[in-house]
Amino acid sequence: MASLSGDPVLEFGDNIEDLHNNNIINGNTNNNKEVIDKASLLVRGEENITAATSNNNKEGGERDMAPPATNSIHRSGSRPQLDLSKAAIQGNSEERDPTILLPNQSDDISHLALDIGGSLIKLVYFSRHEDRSSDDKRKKTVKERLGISNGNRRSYPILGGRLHFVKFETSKLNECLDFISSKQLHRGGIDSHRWNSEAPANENAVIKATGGGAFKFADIFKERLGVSIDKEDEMDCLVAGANFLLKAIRHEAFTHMEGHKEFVQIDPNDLFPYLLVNIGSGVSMIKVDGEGKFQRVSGTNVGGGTYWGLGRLLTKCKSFDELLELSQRGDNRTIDMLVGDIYGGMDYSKIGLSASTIASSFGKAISDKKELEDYRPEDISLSLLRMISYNIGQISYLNALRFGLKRIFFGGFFIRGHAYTMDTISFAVQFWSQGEAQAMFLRHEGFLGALGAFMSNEKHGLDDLMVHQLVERFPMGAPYTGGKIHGPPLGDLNEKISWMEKFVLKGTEITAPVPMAPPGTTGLGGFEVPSSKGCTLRSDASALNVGVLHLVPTLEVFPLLADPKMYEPNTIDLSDHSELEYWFTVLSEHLPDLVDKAVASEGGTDDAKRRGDAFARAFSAHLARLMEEPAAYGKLGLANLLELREECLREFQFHDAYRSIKQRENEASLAVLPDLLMELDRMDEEARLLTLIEGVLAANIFDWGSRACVDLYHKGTIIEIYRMSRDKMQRPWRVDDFDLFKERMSGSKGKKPRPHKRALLFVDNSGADVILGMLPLARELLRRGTEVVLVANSLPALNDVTAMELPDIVAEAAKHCDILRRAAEAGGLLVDAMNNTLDGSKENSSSVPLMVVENGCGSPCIDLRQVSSELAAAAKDADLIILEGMGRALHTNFNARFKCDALKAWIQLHSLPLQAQQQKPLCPSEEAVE
Ligand SMILES: CC(C)(COP(=O)(O)O)[C@@H](O)C(=O)NCCC(=O)O
Ligand SMILES: [Mn+2]
Repeated sequence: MASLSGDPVLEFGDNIEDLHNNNIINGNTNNNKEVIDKASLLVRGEENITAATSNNNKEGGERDMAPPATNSIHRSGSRPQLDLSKAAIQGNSEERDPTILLPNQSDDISHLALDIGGSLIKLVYFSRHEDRSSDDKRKKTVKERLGISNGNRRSYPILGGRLHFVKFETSKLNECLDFISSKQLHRGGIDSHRWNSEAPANENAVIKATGGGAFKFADIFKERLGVSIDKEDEMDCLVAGANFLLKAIRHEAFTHMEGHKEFVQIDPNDLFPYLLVNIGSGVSMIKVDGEGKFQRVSGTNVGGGTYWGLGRLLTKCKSFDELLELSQRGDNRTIDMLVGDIYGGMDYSKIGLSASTIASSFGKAISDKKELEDYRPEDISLSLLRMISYNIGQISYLNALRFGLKRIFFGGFFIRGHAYTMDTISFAVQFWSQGEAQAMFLRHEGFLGALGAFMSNEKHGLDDLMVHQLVERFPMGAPYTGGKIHGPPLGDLNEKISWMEKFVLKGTEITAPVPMAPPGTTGLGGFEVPSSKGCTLRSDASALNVGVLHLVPTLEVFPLLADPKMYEPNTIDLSDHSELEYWFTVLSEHLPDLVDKAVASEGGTDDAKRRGDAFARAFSAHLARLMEEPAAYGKLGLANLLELREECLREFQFHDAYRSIKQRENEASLAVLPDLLMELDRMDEEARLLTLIEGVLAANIFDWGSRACVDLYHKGTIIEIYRMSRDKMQRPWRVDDFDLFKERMSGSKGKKPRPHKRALLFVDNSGADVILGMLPLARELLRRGTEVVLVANSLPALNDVTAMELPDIVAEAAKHCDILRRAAEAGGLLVDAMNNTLDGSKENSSSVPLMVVENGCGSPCIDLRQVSSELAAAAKDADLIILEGMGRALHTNFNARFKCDALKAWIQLHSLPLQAQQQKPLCPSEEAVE
């Protein structure tokens, strides 16, 4: 349970330090504290910089607005190069995913490419998005109002899609062929679109492929699938794949030192030159100078094949992975001759060699009177792994030095996300370069060739994709996705659930969709002192850490970010283990209630219960996986974690778990809106502005994602809680920039009010939050001649209101308010939503418009690097941004700087410990605990 009390702060500027000290941000520290509500209002604007910095701003001038971003955030008109001429919708065009006939599209559009290596077949394939936008009237209106043309945006649903990464053991070629065949990938795919699926097999169909197997197995592909293999040069493919990944995926590269993984953001405009080291059976070192510009400058025959070949002979291991697995329990000091062995346990410090440095790999074997059987296979494996990894690291560095290259990227399936291998290579590069050069690894390390082969098809359509148009997701259970193969491909959700249930029946833990990349390193002894010992390293071939890449051509960088390159959407650092633990607990504790809501939202049927179960299992597996290895899915932020939960719900077809709750709260709030508007209208301007902001803060309390808020729901009706909350909102708030806001809005001595031209209101929750908090504020802005754009989620997330739902809500509200009605009409919101207006008057073109746009996401948070094109278009003329709620204003964007005025408002409640709750029952009239 939580109580309500204002904890006011009036501050204009950078208060992050202060907030941390007061435990607003670090939720983990105040779990057992007294209940404190945190209402915060933060204003930033161009004119307010001085005032802001003169307060307690540690970073001083840092708050100065950066100049408008001039870097090349542009979009290209060339999406997947489909031949759309004479395209026609087949059947009913109002249908959700109408079949589109592309009569002039040749069949060889790239859907699939392969890299068939000696031990693994890597497969990259493309499937299309479903587009559900055609039945959304709001979208059409908004496009007209904001002048968004279809010119360079997608006009056919097939232009978005997903890129999948799958691998098979080459020895199981048949499984791979079955997979391709079952998904019809060789014919254009049947997964998520119907175009072309009925077409007869094309005699001339070709698949792009690289790797030796492209030659070796060409006949089998022709025989089994009726397709020809178009062979692509391996080096070309590797380079094209690496260039694509490094340019298009935000945190593709990472360093790995002493068990610690750190993602590196590469500036796509400053990528070249670099050294690409591909470690397959042998090793190639390629100097890359640009797109298609590269030279193989060196290589070594001591590579993955050497490790596996020698390892097999020496240990009798049956597979590469088994050999790697062994190494983690090894101690190479039993075999390797260390400097200390030669110098009587001493360092050879004169030349900088410590006693633990390997002087000679396998060197001890010469002096020992031991036979092979006398050595532990574990030790042999580790010694071999170190020998080869150091050697590769050293030769790579020498080549980098030769050509003056600072960056070295390592790829190829030898690495396999294996922590120890990466650490060893990193160490060698660090050691020999004396810290001048840095080894980096790639998350899609094994797929460079396959991706390159995919891109070798003229019609791949990936050329101009930019970082902000790609979203990586991690669906559960696709046993082929990104990793280890567990069985036949899953046809549908039902099969996926059964697959998951089987794991439970067997008592096997589901290890999440993307297999393990171990956190620590392992092994004893070493070139230098080992960084950690014998932990439970999983070194199976599945340590790939890749999800499904969603290509969303309509996503754009929010144009009002002051400095998009410096923008970091995460306020909280989840690499701090205690933070991660806190959030893990919050999300785990919330899970049963969420499942109940989700199942109820689907009618509580047996099917819904089964899906609810599967969702809980899946999400728990994700959480467990991330607790074990926070970087398993790439750089982890709180926004990702909260979105993962929503995506996981959608994966199990829970499209709106809070549907009925939202509806109930909307109705209750709409019922009291007229009274509230009358109350506001009776006030003078100053009192009204304050009451409006208090109302925004108070109404933001209705947050089903927070336990403290949910506890509150037992304490009264929505309206009672809202009123109680507002009554407790006396200033100053925890962060309180109200005066600055008021000055801008209403002017002050000698200063005239300067109404904004257009305000973007990022709304949060349904019910009181949007209806009693944000709508009245919107109305006030409209009254002052400011255009208002309500920015809402594209997809549901908790009880957040969506852009689809807003027009009806606005229409209902407009029945009681002329200002809203006229503005909504002017904004095209009331197309056919309302008939019973107050005076029945028709469109008043002189009114400033009220519009609704979707934000492009389905999460309680928002990453402003990837927003909808609607929002980007609406932002062009905006000079005020209002971000509301913890998800958008605190967890993300607390530190965001904008080119225009910005106001951030949220309220945060904290739970009382259970005991205190029982001792201090609170009813709305009671005093706050504070
Ligand atoms: C999920 C949320 C970010 C949603 O908050 P909102 O954006 O609606 O204000 C928030 O409810 C949250 O941070 N919840 C977990 C912590 C808690 O229980 O307070
Ligand atoms: Mn919310």
